[in-house]
Amino acid sequence: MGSKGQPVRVEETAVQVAVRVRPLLPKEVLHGQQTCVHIEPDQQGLTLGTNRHFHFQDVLDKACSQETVYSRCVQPLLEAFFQGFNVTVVAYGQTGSGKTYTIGEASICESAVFTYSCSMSIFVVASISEDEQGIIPRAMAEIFKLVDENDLIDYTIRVSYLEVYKEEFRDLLEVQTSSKDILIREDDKGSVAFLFLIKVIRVTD
Ligand SMILES: Nc1ncnc2c1ncn2[C@@H]1O[C@H](COP(=O)(O)OP(=O)(O)OP(=O)(O)O)[C@@H](O)[C@H]1O
Repeated sequence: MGSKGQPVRVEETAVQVAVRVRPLLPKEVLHGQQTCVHIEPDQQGLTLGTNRHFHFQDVLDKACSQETVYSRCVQPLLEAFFQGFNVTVVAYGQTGSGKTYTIGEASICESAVFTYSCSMSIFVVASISEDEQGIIPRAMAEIFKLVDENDLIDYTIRVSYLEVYKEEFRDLLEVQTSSKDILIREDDKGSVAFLFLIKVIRVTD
């Protein structure tokens, strides 16, 4: 609520929170577990149990596809991103709640696995079906598409992919890098910088 008790309009808030409710997993159904959240018809309210009500900018139910999550929660941010604003998407939740599924990949789709043979070697490249792709592959594809469509501006794209797990770092673009070789420093502007984190750079011409 605003300072005078007025509701704050979504576009006025710097931080927006959306909740995604995942479906029960087969093993949960097998164990007779049941959904304990109820989503209000306006898709902004959620009731936990019978009497604990919460309000968010968006609530996505178990039937929402990866595409819907992306188009409702992330795609609108790309416009601001291309205007030079910083944009951050954070997935937060208890273990098994669906962060990895939502933000990154989803299950590996066997029909999308293909093989490429070259001389004596066979490389197997596993991919995920487009429908199942999470936020990162969708956002990356759209960013590169928008860059390609704009001939008037030169863009430089830098990408780093860092996992922090139990206080250990892993550079997911260069997994051989030891955790102790990845250093966190604060630069002279007060920004956090990771040293020795691989960046893939693409400059358009
Ligand atoms: N929306 C969804 N639809 C179908 N399955 C889902 C959905 N969200 C998550 N799952 C499944 O639920 C399981 C747990 O999800 P996931 O691994 O993404 O959780 P997590 O929050 O990343 O957990 P952790 O913090 O332990 O890494 C996985 O089997 C995943 O495929």
